[in-house]
Amino acid sequence: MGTTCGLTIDPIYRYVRALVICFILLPCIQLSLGAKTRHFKWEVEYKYWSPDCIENIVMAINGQFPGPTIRAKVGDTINVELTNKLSTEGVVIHWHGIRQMGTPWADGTASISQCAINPGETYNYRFKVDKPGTYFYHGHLGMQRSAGLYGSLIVDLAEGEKEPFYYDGELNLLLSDWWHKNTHDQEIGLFTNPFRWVGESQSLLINGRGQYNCSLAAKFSSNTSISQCKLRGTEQCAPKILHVLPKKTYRLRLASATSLASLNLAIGNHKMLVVEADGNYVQPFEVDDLDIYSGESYSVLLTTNQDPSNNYWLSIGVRGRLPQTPQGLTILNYKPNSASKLPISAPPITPVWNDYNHSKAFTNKILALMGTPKPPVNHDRRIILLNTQNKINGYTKWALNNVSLVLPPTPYLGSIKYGLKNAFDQKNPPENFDSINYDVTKPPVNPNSTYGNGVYMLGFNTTVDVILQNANALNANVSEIHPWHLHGHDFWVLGYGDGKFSADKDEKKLNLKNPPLRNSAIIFPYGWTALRFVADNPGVWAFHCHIEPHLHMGMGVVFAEGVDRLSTIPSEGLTCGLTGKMFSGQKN
Ligand SMILES: O=C1O[C@H]([C@@H](O)CO)C(O)=C1O
Repeated sequence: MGTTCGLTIDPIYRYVRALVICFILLPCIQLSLGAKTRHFKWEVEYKYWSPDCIENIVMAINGQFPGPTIRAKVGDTINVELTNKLSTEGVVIHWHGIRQMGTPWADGTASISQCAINPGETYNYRFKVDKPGTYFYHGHLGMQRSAGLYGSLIVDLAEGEKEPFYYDGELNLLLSDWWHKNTHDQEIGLFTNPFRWVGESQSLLINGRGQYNCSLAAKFSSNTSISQCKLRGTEQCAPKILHVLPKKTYRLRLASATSLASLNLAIGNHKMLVVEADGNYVQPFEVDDLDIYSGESYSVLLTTNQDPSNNYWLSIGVRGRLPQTPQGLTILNYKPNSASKLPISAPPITPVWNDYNHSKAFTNKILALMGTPKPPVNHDRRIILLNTQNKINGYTKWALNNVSLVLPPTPYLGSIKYGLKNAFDQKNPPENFDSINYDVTKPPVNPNSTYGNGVYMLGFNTTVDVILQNANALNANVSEIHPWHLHGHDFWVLGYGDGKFSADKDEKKLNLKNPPLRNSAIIFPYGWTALRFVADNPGVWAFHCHIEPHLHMGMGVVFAEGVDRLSTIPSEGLTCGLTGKMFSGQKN
């Protein structure tokens, strides 16, 4: 480094370079591509709200529940200045489905990509949206998604680009589940011995709206104890009516932010054409109803080709768990009919909760649209993750290969970058389980497992296979659906199967021809799911069950790749734990 007049050249040069990049080059590049930076100032706070006609508290953004919808174009930069207005807890927001290429510190995962934002503090999420599609955002700390911290994020094609399908209009549905018990109470129950499970939700919400003490469809029900809702339409719990014109095609954007529920969505008398899954185009296929698991998103095309003198139901109902929650409902209003005109028959019946053949038939229809990138033919590494429900010192947990994840106080992104070896377990977590002796059809013989926070260090640009292996839970004859979500990447879903995965017999069944690219995939009860991805995005990435209480109980792992390639990580997100000490000059 040289000096001029006693000043080092390097800082001056860097300062000038930064000015040139920020104020001249970046705006020029953005202008030439028509891309924009979209600025948002958000404040997160608790607010009284009646999502299902019963007053409760929700996590609101700028006073809204659900949070504001972000709409951007491919190539745009999103800049959310998030201020934590909660009095006593931290907060983060994860941009679900956005891969954060080059900005892993904006992924919004507490303890992984950043420190939780303290009360009163502001964090700048700045990232590019590089792929069109239907996404959403949500809290990623404790049970803040269950508390209502979520909203939609929609990325349109860049100017001049065309979708591979046509539609006249668009409707956006963000689905969620809602409990009357507050999330602090839920959370403490999960960490109590004896265990107190959160139970099934009281309501299902469509765009943050449901009806608990009445039903829009009571008059069609044989249950006389439930009354017909009398809503003016201005209530927080009044359904968001879907206004359409006859003989048109609409794109319904669906995303599930549920904390627990797997849902089935149907529209009375209408078929739907599935065209997008998790921000990737799929080979279009027609369905009467669609399963959507927590963390998934879809676009379906709906043609309003039914009797225009009627309105129709849109319903969501619980799948995969014995439902104790009434269907969520709203109305597809064929204009110019009045929106308050009820459909002439009962809402669609949700398929029986444990009809897994129905779910599998739907899931197996999801294949990549031609032109979607294909997976590498071979993998460099295969990690097999056995999903089990366990006990640790009497506490009920979930574990992967017998390790139940407890996140460390220092975000991995910082501790890996700066080589802070005391920040987390340096041992590689187990790559496999004893697949010869473990009977996935029975409760674990030895249910005890251990806490851990080790990281799967992935070779940069290597091809990684993950086989998710489901098993029996602690109680006999119980195996649950788990929807798994990967941060920082899309993966190819190579296949699903029943029983224990066997490389000999199942390998040849994997689909390398047109597997869908997604960021979420489920494991069916007693089954396995095979995924493949390329570890090409420098950062530290969570991979976990998207059922929020399950993640909180340890059902996740952490992947890291290419962290050494990141030249700088903004210190703004690393002011806690050992990185916090490091930045304040203390010894760790
Ligand atoms: O994690 C869970 O715990 C309960 C049950 O297994 C024990 O109460 C349940 O249904 C889960 O999904």
